[in-house]
Amino acid sequence: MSKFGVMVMGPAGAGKSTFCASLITHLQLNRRSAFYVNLDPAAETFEHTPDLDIKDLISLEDVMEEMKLGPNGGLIYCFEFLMENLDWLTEGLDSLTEEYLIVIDMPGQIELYTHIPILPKLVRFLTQPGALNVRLCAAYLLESTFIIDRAKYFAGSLSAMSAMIMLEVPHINILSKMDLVKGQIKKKELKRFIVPDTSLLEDDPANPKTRAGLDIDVHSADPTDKNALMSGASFQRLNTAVAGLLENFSMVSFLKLDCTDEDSVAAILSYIDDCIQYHEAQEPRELPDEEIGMEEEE
Ligand SMILES: Nc1nc2c(ncn2[C@@H]2O[C@H](COP(=O)(O)OP(=O)(O)OP(=O)(O)O)[C@@H](O)[C@H]2O)c(=O)[nH]1
Ligand SMILES: [Mg+2]
Repeated sequence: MSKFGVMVMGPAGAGKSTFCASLITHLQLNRRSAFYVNLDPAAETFEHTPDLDIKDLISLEDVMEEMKLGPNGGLIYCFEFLMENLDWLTEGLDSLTEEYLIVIDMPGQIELYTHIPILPKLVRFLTQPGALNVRLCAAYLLESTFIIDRAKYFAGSLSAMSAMIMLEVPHINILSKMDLVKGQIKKKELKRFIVPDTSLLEDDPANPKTRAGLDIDVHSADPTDKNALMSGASFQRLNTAVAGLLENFSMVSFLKLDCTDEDSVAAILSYIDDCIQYHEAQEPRELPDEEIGMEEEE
């Protein structure tokens, strides 16, 4: 028997926990079972109480105090500890039936997704057939306000692609907080961000070349002047290379999410369901008597 889950990832403040909360509320309103797993040892407040919370296994505060680590080092320590105590996850998830959607809320430290091999190991453990056997979808959130700064948007898209390649599970990318850019960008323009369009850099208002017809020569710039280097041709070339990389792989495209709109949350859920083939695995459910009564009355 399979279990079903979604791992919600992305940089700090991208809206992961808010999305988890909206998703769980939506599942509950639609009489579906959700199981909320918090794997962020720094998370303090929750809209829905987690059914399984890494803080019950290890506390980031204790780790930082006892190991004399900062918040990022502390987080990595917590994840290494989790990997040594995977029984905790097995015990917490083992009894879940295939009706449940396991919603896993991840921390926002970007190094977790790009630098260290802990996450692929964790995903392999969760999905391993014959063990927990979770059919898992990764949902990578990027804040839609990033599209205002195109270099930031391409860097964010690259981190999404890096997570996709690293995790080897069905993956959806999401532009979150769409309500914040509503009315600020035309539909046609927005389309260019839904599937990253390299030409966005050519007509970027922040590009010094398009802005003032400048062509800063990086070699003649003062090497001690970081700003001159970063705003110059080298930064532009770096962004073009990143955009080219995204184009060559053609893996990244985004779904739009506005957590304040239930239809938007519903649309994302249907993508997740499709990715993990949730509905195909469900037994036909018998309706409770009171619901049959209601249907007959209608
Ligand atoms: N306007 C708007 N704000 C949102 C939305 N989703 C999240 N936010 C806000 O963005 C901020 C960060 O949201 P969180 O859900 O805590 O983000 P996170 O990715 O879990 O953050 P970390 O766990 O710290 O990495 C909060 O102030 C949220 O209220 C949204 O759809 N629209
Ligand atoms: Mg969070």
